[in-house]
Amino acid sequence: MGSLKLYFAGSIRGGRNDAELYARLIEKLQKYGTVLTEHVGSDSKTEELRKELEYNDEYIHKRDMEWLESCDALIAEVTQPSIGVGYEVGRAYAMKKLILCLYRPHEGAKRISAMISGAVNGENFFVKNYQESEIDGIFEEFLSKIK
Ligand SMILES: O=c1[nH]c(=O)n([C@H]2C[C@H](O)[C@@H](COP(=O)(O)O)O2)cc1CO
Repeated sequence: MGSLKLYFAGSIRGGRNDAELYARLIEKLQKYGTVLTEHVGSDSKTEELRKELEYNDEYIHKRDMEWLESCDALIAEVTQPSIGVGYEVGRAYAMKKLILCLYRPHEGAKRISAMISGAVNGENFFVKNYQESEIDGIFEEFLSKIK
């Protein structure tokens, strides 16, 4: 396992349609280091997410902002729109973090927000349209940016 600290963002209250995908992405990221937000991929029947759902919102916000401050990179799956994920991306951008937003174009998908696609700068903010089969190469290339 690598030594990076990675913050994975994915929809929770915005809808859990992609939760199993999040779990698979998190598992791949764990090859590179610690995923601080492993619960984002947890099934709601597991102890981990059940505990998460019982924390109060102020606690969750404070904890997540501390994790965000401490991370080497933010990886956000943005296909399922989520206010919380958008907020995390904006806060991370203000912190000048290295950011990758992943978007899966598919039939019925909402268009990606211009606040995300329009923020791409070729320096620390990247957006990738992808299919899951491409993800190994995408992570390898993105995480190689961290010296
Ligand atoms: O219980 C939670 N725990 C938690 O860590 N979050 C964070 C991590 C996710 O990337 C993001 C999801 O936001 P939302 O719930 O608005 O979809 O917010 C969000 C919630 C619930 O809003």
